[in-house]
Amino acid sequence: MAGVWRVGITAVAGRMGRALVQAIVAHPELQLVAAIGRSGAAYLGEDAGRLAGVQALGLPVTADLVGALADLDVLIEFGPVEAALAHIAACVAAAKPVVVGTTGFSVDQRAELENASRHIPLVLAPNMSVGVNVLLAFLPAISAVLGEGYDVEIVEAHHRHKMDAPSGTALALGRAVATGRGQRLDEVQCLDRNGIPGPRMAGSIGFATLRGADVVGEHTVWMAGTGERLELTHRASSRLNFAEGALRAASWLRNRAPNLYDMQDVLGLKDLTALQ
Ligand SMILES: NC(=O)C1=CN([C@@H]2O[C@H](COP(=O)(O)OP(=O)(O)OC[C@H]3O[C@@H](n4cnc5c(N)ncnc54)[C@H](OP(=O)(O)O)[C@@H]3O)[C@@H](O)[C@H]2O)C=CC1
Ligand SMILES: O=C(O)C1=N[C@H](C(=O)O)C[C@H](O)C1
Repeated sequence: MAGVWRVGITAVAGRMGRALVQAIVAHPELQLVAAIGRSGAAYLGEDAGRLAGVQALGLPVTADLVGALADLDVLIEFGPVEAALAHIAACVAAAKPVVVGTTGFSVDQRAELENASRHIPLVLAPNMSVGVNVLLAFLPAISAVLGEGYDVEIVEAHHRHKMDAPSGTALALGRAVATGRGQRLDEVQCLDRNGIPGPRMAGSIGFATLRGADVVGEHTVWMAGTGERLELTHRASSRLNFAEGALRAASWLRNRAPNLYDMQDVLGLKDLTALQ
């Protein structure tokens, strides 16, 4: 059995950062060795466990990512886009693997991540839950069978603080539908309906965004055919399922070669989809 795998968490005071600290204390094979917060934040120096609402861990929150990287095996990143890109560049410089859960990257920023993954193993997934990834695995096959005659709309709901829209998961679901139909999402997506948009464009994939209060994250793929409608819904009721997925990805990265991986790789779902 390999030894303990030393993990660092950035954006540790955030909703996901705190969920990750809560989750990691229950994993004997993972050890939290670095809790990294925003430079200048009032909570720097506080105990990472106490900040997350669990037992004291004797680990003060630091802003020194470069110093922390020297002493860890894998970094978990759920910071805002610009901060995440800087943190990933630091991982490349330190030759450390990284799990990235941040959403909202532009096409160019995604290319930066692809470039980073030529140097380090990198798991990138807009949603770390098992349920969403099972849906992503089967959606291309379902969409291929239904075909473009079924109108697809993707509805997502999140808490009022969420920065990006549509969610990274909604876009990934849209991409899975487009893949199954032999389309490119950027050519068929409808992100906005306003004024008099006219009849629905055949074969398009629509997105609708809801924001409110403390909703953790809900996604429905709504597939309307003549005389019937299929709705595939995932509801997250706690961030701990995302945190558990990120920890699973962090463990899975042990001894991997540099590459861009996703949760389908981590969960072995690519083998499963090959059987379809
Ligand atoms: N892949 C997945 O499964 C999931 C992905 N996400 C994604 O994770 C990301 C974070 O979500 P969430 O935790 O809700 O966000 P929060 O807003 O709760 O947390 C963001 C954290 O980033 C910190 N931060 C802000 N600016 C900087 C900076 N310049 N440098 C370093 N740290 C900074 C903030 O620090 P401070 O507290 O000091 O302001 C805060 O702690 C989003 O992109 C979200 O979409 C979320 C859930 C699941
Ligand atoms: O910001 C969030 O909270 C979430 N973001 C992810 C996304 O954009 O898809 C995943 C999850 O739904 C929660």
